[in-house]
Amino acid sequence: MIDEIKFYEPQDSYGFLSNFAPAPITLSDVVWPTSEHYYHAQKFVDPAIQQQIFNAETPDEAFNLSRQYADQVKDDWMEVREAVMRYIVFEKFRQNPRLAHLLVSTGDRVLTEHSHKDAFWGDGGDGSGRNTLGKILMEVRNYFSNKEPYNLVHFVESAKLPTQWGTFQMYGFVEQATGKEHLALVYGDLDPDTPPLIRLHSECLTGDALFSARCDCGFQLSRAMENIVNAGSGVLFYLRQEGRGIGLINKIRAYHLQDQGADTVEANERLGFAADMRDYSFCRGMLSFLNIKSVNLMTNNPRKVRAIESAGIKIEKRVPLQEGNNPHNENYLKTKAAKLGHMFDKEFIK
Ligand SMILES: Nc1nc(O)c(N)c(N[C@@H]2O[C@H](COP(=O)(O)O)[C@@H](O)[C@H]2O)n1
Ligand SMILES: [Zn+2]
Repeated sequence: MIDEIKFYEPQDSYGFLSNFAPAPITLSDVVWPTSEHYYHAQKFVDPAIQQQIFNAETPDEAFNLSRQYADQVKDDWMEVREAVMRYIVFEKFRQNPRLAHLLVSTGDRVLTEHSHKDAFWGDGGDGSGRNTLGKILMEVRNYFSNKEPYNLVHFVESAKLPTQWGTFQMYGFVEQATGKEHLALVYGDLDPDTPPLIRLHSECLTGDALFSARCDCGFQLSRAMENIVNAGSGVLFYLRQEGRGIGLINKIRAYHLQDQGADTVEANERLGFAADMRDYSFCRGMLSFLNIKSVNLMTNNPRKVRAIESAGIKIEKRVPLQEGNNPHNENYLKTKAAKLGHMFDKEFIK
């Protein structure tokens, strides 16, 4: 049996594939509300008809107008219509990164416009149609599937996450290169033109879930979530990079060496690892999915600042996150400052 996605109504599942789905597309400083509006306007030479279709309140109205003026459709329309459709469908996804990510997330499933009204663009309702729109969508998917940032992570699903601070929307991603599962916890509405308050939080099972006082992770996690809720919106990225990228069991080995006197950097190195093995490049995929172009970044870690900048994201402001200093992590925090360049105030690590 073929693995197929059938789409039709924009409000149904996979409705984003439909040309009737809202997806602003800017061409020559003009914003078309849907690919359907653009497609129908191109049938005509008369600028007044084009303008009327552009102004249509809904894609259905744009469609009906094109039928109303059927006798004025340009002579070569049947020869060029497929190229016009290919162009506007490509632009729809290029200009709406979230939609491009969702398209890539359909994997290699067959995409079929299940339309009983149309046997050229759709499947004709009984599967006998040409499904030309589905084929174009699969060509466009093929293009984005091989292109960064769309090939860095694969979005799977989202759900509510109520917490003691407020209810976040939790987005689940799979990192393509490693298969690791990462989260973005989004609070409030993100405005693409306003930098959100964000944190890239690397997994620390012992600190985040087991209340360890050996490090500052759990304390930073709570404060970051609280700060995001107080700011009204923002994102906590929960990255599955346990133990600065060496994994939980190796982190326990490193802790064992630290119990015998090594500092956090020496312990990693004695185990044959670099001081910090984390690679943040996949974060660009999650940031692009959320349409984030600039941020206020909660961190003390200069490597995270560089990681965000090298993802092409502007850091409007770095927000220090100095939390949880205690007798058990005094040396750890001092080593982070001295050897890993963490930016702490003097009073925080005295
Ligand atoms: N390898 C290793 N050795 C230690 O001594 C540690 N405390 C950790 N902790 C891990 O570091 C990450 C958090 O560091 P940042 O605050 O983001 O710089 C997190 O993955 C912890 O599990 N690792
Ligand atoms: Zn920790």
